[in-house]
Amino acid sequence: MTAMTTEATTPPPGASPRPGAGSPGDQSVRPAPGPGDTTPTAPADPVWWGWGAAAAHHPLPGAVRDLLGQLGIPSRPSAPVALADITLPPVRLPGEVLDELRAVVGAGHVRDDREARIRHCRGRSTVDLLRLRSGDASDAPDAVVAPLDHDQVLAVLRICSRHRVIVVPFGGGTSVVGGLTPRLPSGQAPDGAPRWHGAVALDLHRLDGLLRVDQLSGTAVLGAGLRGPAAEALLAEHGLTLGHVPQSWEYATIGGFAATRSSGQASAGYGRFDQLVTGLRLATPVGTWQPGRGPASAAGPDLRQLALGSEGAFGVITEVTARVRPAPARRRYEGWRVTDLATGLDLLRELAQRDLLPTVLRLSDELETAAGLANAVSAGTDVTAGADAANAADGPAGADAAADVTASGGCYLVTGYEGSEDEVTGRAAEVRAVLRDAGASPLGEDVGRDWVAGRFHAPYLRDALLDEGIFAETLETAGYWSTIPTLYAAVRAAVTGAIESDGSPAVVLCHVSHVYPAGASLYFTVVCAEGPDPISRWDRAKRAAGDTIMANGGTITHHHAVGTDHRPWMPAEVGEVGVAVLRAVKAVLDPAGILNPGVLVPPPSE
Ligand SMILES: Cc1cc2nc3c(=O)[nH]c(=O)nc-3n(C[C@H](O)[C@H](O)[C@H](O)COP(=O)(O)OP(=O)(O)OC[C@H]3O[C@@H](n4cnc5c(N)ncnc54)[C@H](O)[C@@H]3O)c2cc1C
Repeated sequence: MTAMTTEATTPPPGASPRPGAGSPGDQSVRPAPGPGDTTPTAPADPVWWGWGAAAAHHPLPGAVRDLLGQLGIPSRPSAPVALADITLPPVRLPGEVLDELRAVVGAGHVRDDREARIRHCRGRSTVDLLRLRSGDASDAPDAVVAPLDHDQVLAVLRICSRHRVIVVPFGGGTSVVGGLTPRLPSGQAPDGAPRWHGAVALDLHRLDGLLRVDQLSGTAVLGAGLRGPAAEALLAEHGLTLGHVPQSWEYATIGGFAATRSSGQASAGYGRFDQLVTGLRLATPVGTWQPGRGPASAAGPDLRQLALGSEGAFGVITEVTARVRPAPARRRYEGWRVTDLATGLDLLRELAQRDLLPTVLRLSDELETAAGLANAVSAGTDVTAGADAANAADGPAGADAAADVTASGGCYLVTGYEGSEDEVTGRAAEVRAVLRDAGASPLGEDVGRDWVAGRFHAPYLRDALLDEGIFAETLETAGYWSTIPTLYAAVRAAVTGAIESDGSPAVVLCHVSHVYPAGASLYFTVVCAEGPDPISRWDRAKRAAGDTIMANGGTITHHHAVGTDHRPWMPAEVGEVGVAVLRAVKAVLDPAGILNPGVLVPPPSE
């Protein structure tokens, strides 16, 4: 396996030394290796202003800055403010509530200090980061409460229901849809008392055990607070893997994967996270709820589906029972070139419909490929990797091949195979035959290895771009194969038009990385200059994208979830009856309305 590449340890220009960067424990200089690369190791806590440990940050490569400059996207130094300069609202929680919470979880596990509140303020969308970097922590919780187990979560929910305190379940904090930014209803309750007495972030990191392994059934019960690397490390001790590797894997948690219906880079082989879950345990304000009993059931509607994707609005997931598989003995990843996006989409559809999917399957559109980002942002690598690889001694074949695909046009495709030696060899032979028949040209295993080596780099690159005043964000959808070409063209045009309406150019790239017999997801990366008001500009682009997605048969989200950002489209997504069902479920499970209000479920006024 190729070593992880390109993580320089020098802070970005204009941002050194980082004010308040990282915690004293920051030691990691590289993103964690993926499962199977080596024994997965947990990365250090991320910096409060971005992604990853402080030491893993690097300046924007000059080649990328130059390329963006040529495209009309200029750079300008833009460092985050110092931690001490962040504006925080005063703590609203009454002392008696803090005392009751301390009595349940222990005094050391209720924090209302600046750093704890700032670290639990919002998620990790680019807008979230821009707000924090500019010193705006107006959405910070009043306190951070870290329960040890399910019973403590139940007790915290009882206290918060009684005192009208908002509870925001907090896993890895990697939400990109405003899932950690509840909307607190204003005004007074019918009895004249204030509706809310503040909000707490319920940090679930202490629910971190591998609780049971059933080797015979191929299932494991995992604590909701386990981050991706820790979960894989515990399963590896039993020779097992979940195979769930989203790009946020280093920091996102088991509970977060379930609460958002996450989909990982190897979804073609292992399935989406919701397909892996056989059961859940939730603490709700009205008691314990445990949907999922046995591998399959005809006992009415599948209530697991109400817990999966519930985004902390229906209850707190404390345990997840998930399908696990033997850790693969062999992994192989390859690069291919196809002539154009239409050909690539036909290929993906054929593989999915003939049940010939590899474990990993990703197709970049022409622009993503041509921009030289095919082996970078789109594939979860950063441009640093691509730029460095062009000169590096450890990756010449991959770099040459990537240069080859860029020079000759077309679209870049990654296939990956994981399993036993026989499974990998057999499936690779079947898939290669289909690819060759469709005229795809092989680029070799080095290109695949480069993809693996860089698949967690994109969020580090985003920080480097933000340090240079360059905005980068993603959005995603999914549609049936019959709608994908129109959906793709319409969303690209809508986002580009919305951003460029103020005269500033945008680069909009796309790839497909989750495929099904009936359709596929589309994942767009948008890069533009920050300009004077990047948040309003992105709001405009996001609104245009959402409306266009709904008008062209797409779903408002394939795997990022609803949060507060996508909530305006929920009536169009699930219909008025669907919204009423969601409201009814919330009213039963959370009668006081303390759980993450405004996330997922549109309030009656909308
Ligand atoms: C750089 C980057 C890359 C990403 N790549 C991917 C990707 O490849 N695939 C993908 O699917 N997503 C991706 N995401 C989105 C995000 O990582 C996922 O939604 C992830 O599942 C969130 O997990 P988390 O533990 O960080 O949850 P959080 O962000 O902490 O929470 C997300 C939502 O779930 C709720 N929640 C969290 N834990 C629980 C719990 N135990 N019980 C109840 N509710 C809970 C929260 O209240 C919130 O509403 C990415 C995000 C970033 C920033």
